[in-house]
Amino acid sequence: MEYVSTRGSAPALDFEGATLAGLASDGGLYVPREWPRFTEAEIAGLAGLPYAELAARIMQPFVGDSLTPERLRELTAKAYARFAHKAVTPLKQLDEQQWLLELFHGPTLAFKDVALQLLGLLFEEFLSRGGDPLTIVGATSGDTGSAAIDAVAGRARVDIFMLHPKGRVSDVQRRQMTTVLSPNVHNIAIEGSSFDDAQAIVKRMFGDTAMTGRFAIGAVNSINWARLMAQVVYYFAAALQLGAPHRKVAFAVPTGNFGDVFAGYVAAQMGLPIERLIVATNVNDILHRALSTGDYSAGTVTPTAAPSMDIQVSSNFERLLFDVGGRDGKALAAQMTGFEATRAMQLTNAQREGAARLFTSARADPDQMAQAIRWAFDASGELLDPHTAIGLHAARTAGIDPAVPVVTLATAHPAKFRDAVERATGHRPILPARLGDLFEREERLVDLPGDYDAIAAYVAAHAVPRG
Ligand SMILES: Cc1ncc(COP(=O)(O)O)c(C=O)c1O
Ligand SMILES: N[C@@H](CCOP(=O)(O)O)C(=O)O
Repeated sequence: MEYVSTRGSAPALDFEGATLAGLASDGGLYVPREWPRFTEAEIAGLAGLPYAELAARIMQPFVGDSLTPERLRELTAKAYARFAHKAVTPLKQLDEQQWLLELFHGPTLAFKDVALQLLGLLFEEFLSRGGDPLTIVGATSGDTGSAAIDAVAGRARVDIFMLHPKGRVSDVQRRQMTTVLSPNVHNIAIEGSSFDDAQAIVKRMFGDTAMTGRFAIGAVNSINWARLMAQVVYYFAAALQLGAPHRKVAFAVPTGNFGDVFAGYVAAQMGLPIERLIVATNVNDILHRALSTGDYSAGTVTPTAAPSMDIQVSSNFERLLFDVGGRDGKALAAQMTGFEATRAMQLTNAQREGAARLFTSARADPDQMAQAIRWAFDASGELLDPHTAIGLHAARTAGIDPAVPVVTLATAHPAKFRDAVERATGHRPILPARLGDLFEREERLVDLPGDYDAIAAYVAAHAVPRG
């Protein structure tokens, strides 16, 4: 399988190359040159497989020659052995139509573990073949950081520098990152910033030849194709349980950087019969505005009780615009450069119409989010985290045919956001036993100003150079 950049001028790479590169050298994102497609009979044949086996089967066409099928199976078995539920991503019914896909049974209690546990192993595998030590630079609004740190802490030939907006992640999220004391883990709190600022710094570093010349910069954010590839699997897992390929399923996805829901789009391109993908945002609603009116313009970020979705510049939207807009890298590069200069752009007709074929969108304000938490608790006794609740609000208001099951992706454990959940329901979710002493653990982090040069200098002073 070959990977091409959404901006058309970076060299095409194989899976190993795209995984280690993260962002393409022209500033674009890597996507497969074409979508692998399963027949209806092949999809039917996947029903009932254990999750790790299903994952290997779905991902093999994307991995190509970079791993043998046997090796990929070993890696998926190892990645998903650390999940606290045997089904890895269990499905729960809320009422006749509404379902929850619980993606938070991994080590750090968020859906990010599903991809990052595998990505940590892929880095280890590819780095063991030689090449330069990897300097991962990542941005987080709370969940990617802890999942990525858990996945690479203590591994050889890799350092991780994780940037988070100071004071804008929950206390559980911060401690999950800062209490990991391995020498290869470097937590940076950026003063006076949002996730968008942190993400912009990360992307700039990939284009800074002074840095890329000295260090092999790598990505753990969903700009890295391997993240999305691993997330495609749970769309298949859920739909197969609900009757696919003989029955269509809709998915509601709490959305920030558009990675999780783009994985659903990929599943649909591979042949999974998906009725609709419902993009759910909080009041930071650039994606809802873009999909409903074509206006992709970034305002300032409003902090909310769903901090991991407090995002205005949504990296993976570029992958969708590329695919539905006719895969014209040069034209998209011009469109994205314009957006980077002005923070505003209009979708073309082709992009709007292409997206509308599969996507619907909705926005939840804080009251609607709290109501959804209460509804789920009253309907089924489930405590939802605020992100999942935003997805559920969208699922219940999207007007999906009552005969079609709607699956909301439950992206985080409620205990990560226990204050918000307690405010909505009066019940305080409890941290699972393995994290019970989180508040007694020592923290280590540095505070830096939201200034590219200061952060690049810090990375340069602590990373292992090429060679
Ligand atoms: C709990 C939670 N829900 C939803 C999202 C949004 O996912 P994405 O950025 O892939 O759209 C995130 C962060 O990415 C998250 O941490
Ligand atoms: N919600 C994320 C931010 C988006 O990051 P990505 O790694 O999915 O691109 C977070 O919690 O860090």
